[in-house]
Order: sequence, then structure tokens, then C-alpha cells
Amino acid sequence: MNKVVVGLSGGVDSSVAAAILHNQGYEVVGVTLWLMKGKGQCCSEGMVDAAYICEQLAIPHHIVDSRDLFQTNIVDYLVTGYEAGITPLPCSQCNKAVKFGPMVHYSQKELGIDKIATGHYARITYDADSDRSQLRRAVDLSKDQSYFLYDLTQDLLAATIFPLGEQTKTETRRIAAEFNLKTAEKPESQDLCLIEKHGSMKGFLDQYITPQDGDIVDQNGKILGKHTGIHHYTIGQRKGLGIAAAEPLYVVGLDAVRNRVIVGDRTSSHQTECTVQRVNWVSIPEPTNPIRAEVQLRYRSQPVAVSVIPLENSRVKLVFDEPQFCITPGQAAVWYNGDILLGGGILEKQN
Ligand SMILES: Nc1ncnc2c1ncn2[C@@H]1O[C@H](COP(=O)(O)OP(=O)(O)OP(=O)(O)O)[C@@H](O)[C@H]1O
Repeated sequence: MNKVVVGLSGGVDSSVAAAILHNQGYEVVGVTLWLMKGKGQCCSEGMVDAAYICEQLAIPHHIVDSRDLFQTNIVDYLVTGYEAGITPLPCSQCNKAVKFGPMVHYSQKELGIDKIATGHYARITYDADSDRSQLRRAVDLSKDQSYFLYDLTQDLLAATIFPLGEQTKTETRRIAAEFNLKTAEKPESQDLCLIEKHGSMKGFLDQYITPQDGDIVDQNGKILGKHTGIHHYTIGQRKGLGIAAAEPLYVVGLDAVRNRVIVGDRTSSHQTECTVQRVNWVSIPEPTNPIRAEVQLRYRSQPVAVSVIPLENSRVKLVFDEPQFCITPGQAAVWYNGDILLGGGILEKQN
């Protein structure tokens, strides 16, 4: 019988992923990663719900203490990034370094099981011509999570199943009700799990970074107001600046060295190009010549037409057909051809 380890968060999506595979005849083992140090109320709730689902499906359940990995790869990464005036994206890093990598390792080494599955909304297909696993957007575009998965290696993709990639969230809820799963009615989780646990990113970061007041300045250095600590701001932010101005002002820069938040009008932050580092080519091998694609510069942003120009050392230059507003260093740029995710990387701070 085919065996698979399902990553169970205690939410409805992973519960249904496990139920679908179990129903298809897989021998399923549930694995829950214990992620967060501290009070961990949210984690314990998730672990109990995951245990409940395993009991319902009559499958084994393992809890793996991954708190040190999460602390180093996510908490420390975020704190260091915000202190340096960038806005790091924790989710893609978490998927690669905390979830998929260690889960595949645990499954293969500890349990002798080759495959893992998660409740992500994305699809994986195999392209025989290039001998590559290709990552594709989910059928339900409103739930598509491929953006957060751009950093997965070929080995990880080859070991992964996404049972929910072909269905809508409504169908997931229907299946959860049909199987009478305890998690069927559980509300949607937030895009960012840390916000769920701490109320806001500010609430989370203030535990680690002592807020230090400073000046809000325009692009000529003129002081316009006061900020409460640069880690409370992100590029593109308009609300909460506390400055009265004739035209809307946006955060266009975070100067960690001088502890300043820089603001400007909308057009002043337009960029026609930018660079990206730590690039992972997913569905195609690294090209030697520029390619055309559609790039997403944030999770919820619309893809825009771009030329992707390969550079040395796993970097690329992106040249946009239309200028882009408030490109945020630390976030991921992920480029697609239709529904196929070609590659992605981290937006660099431009000097
Ligand atoms: N702590 C965890 N342990 C094991 N797997 C996890 C854990 N957290 C998330 N996952 C896996 O990653 C998938 C996507 O996680 P995400 O945090 O985006 O939650 P989600 O899309 O709301 O899914 P769910 O409804 O299952 O919580 C989950 O469906 C699950 O398979």
C-alpha cells in the first residue's frame, strides 16, 4: 500500500488533505510540527485538533518539536530583517526551511516513507522533456498559495503531493462536512500565522525589538513628523503616518542607519526595474538569456509583464513593462508563465 505523511496543522485544509488520501487508500501518517516557543496557545490548539483528526481517521500521529528551527529560521530572520529596514517574507522561508525540508527528512529517515502531503492550494506536475517537477497555480485562484512555495527544490517537489490543488475551498469545506471532520467549521486562518498569534506584526516584533522613536522625512531630508520605530513601517504604507499633507504620502524608504522613515508621493516610488537575489528556478532550468514572464511582487498583487534577465550568483534583474509602485525589499518576486511558476527570489534593497 502507498504510504504518505500528511502535515497536519489542525486546520480544515490539512484535515481534508489527510481524509482524501486516506479515502484513496493511502496508508496515512499525520505529522504536526510544534513551531512556536513561548506560551504557544495557538500551537497547542492546533496540535490537539490534529490529534483529534488522526483519531477520527484512525491513523498514527507524530508531533515533531521544531521550535528551534522556527526560532532560527523565522523569528530571528524576521527580527534581523526588520531591524535592517526590510520587510522579510517569512512564509516561503518557513515552507522550505521549517516545513517541507525537515518533514521530508523526518518522513524518509524516521518513518521510511517517501512522500509527504500538505493542505496547500497549488499543483505539481511532471515534465518529462526537462525531467522537472513543475509547480502550478491552484485551480482556485482565490486560494492559490504557489507564491509561498517558489523556494522549494526539485527534490522537495518530487516528494510532495498537494491533494487540494484541483479543488475549490468550497469543495474542501463540503468534503470536511461529508467526512464529519472536527475541523469542518474552523474559521479561515490569517495569511500570516504570526499575526494570528500576536494580534499584529507590530505586536509580534515589539517583543523582540525595543521601539526607538525617530524622524519621518521627505526625500530631501525635510522633517515632516515622528515615527515610533522603523520596524513598525513597511514600504508602500500610507495609513498611520500621522502627517497632514496636501497629497497622500507613502513610505518609500526605511533608513535603518539614521533611524528614519522616508515618505514621498505615489509617483516618487515608481520603479521600472529592480534586482532579485537567492533566485530559485522551479519549473524550468536557469535560462542563459532574458525571458518574458508575469511577475507577482507581493502575495495578493496582480501579476505584471516583465523581462527577467539572468545575472551571476543566483540573481536576476527584472525590467517591468509598466513602472511599479513601492517595491518592498525582503518580499518575494515570483514569476510565472500562465499558471506555471518559473522561478522566484527575494527583492533586494536598491541603493
Ligand atoms: N505546524 C504544522 N505542522 C505540520 N504541517 C503544517 C503545520 N502548519 C502548516 N502545515 C501544513 O502546511 C499547509 C499550509 O499551511 P497554512 O499555514 O498556509 O494553513 P492553511 O492553508 O490555513 O491550512 P490549514 O487549514 O490546514 O491550517 C497546511 O495545510 C499543512 O498541511
